[in-house]
Amino acid sequence: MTQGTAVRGKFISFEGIDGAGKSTHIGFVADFLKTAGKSVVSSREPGGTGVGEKLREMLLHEKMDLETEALLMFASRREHIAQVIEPAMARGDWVLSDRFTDASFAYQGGGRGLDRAKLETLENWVHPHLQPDLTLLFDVPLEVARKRLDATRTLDKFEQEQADFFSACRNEYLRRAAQFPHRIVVVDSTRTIDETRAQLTHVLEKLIA
Ligand SMILES: Nc1ncnc2c1ncn2[C@@H]1O[C@H](COP(=O)(O)OP(=O)(O)OP(=O)(O)O)[C@@H](O)[C@H]1O
Ligand SMILES: Cc1cn([C@H]2C[C@H](O)[C@@H](COP(=O)(O)O)O2)c(=O)[nH]c1=O
Repeated sequence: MTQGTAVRGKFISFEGIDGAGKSTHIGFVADFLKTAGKSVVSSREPGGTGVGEKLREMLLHEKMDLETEALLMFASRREHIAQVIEPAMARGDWVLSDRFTDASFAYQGGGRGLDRAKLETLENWVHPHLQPDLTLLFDVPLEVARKRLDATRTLDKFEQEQADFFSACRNEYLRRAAQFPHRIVVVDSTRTIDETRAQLTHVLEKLIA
């Protein structure tokens, strides 16, 4: 098929509180889709572009006003959509993004308390017509996520937040999953990695069918 007539690719986002296990499974999903004959682009937010990665560095390490934080998340997202997501989907590639707009609702909205209407305004400005075809929400209780995080890394600005912050993020993720059940699939990420892969395989088989 020529470039101009390629069937549009699909867009999958990966979400969950820090330490839920989502990044662990992106490679598995990419391999599954490649085996099914799809061309795959893996990326992340904030980040995914030159400008986005510079914004990520600031966002993950510098304290800033809450509205500045939300605006920079969406600035990174706009660049990501323009430079990576839209061109890839137009080529027929499948895009896997480690986080997208649900994270802004969960973290800046749920966690930090930014008015949801402001986030909706930004969403309507930055991507009025684009939504993931599928969002995999890796869900775990806070204590499980915290143990996984503590075992692995130096914590960034968000990861240093307290339990009530993550509880509010998780609640907002679950609220959105209930609001958009056609798009958001809740994955029980308390299970072993192999059991979690089995859940993913079930969802992906339906998506590629
Ligand atoms: N189902 C699982 N069972 C046990 N450990 C897991 C499971 N899934 C992931 N882990 C481990 O938990 C740690 C955190 O996983 P991962 O980096 O995928 O989390 P994350 O949700 O992407 O976190 P962040 O958003 O902070 O990057 C890793 O050491 C990973 O190996
Ligand atoms: C897209 C997005 C991300 N965040 C937060 C969530 C995480 O704590 C970090 C990204 O780190 P990860 O290890 O790559 O998951 O950024 C946010 O607060 N708002 C957003 O829109």
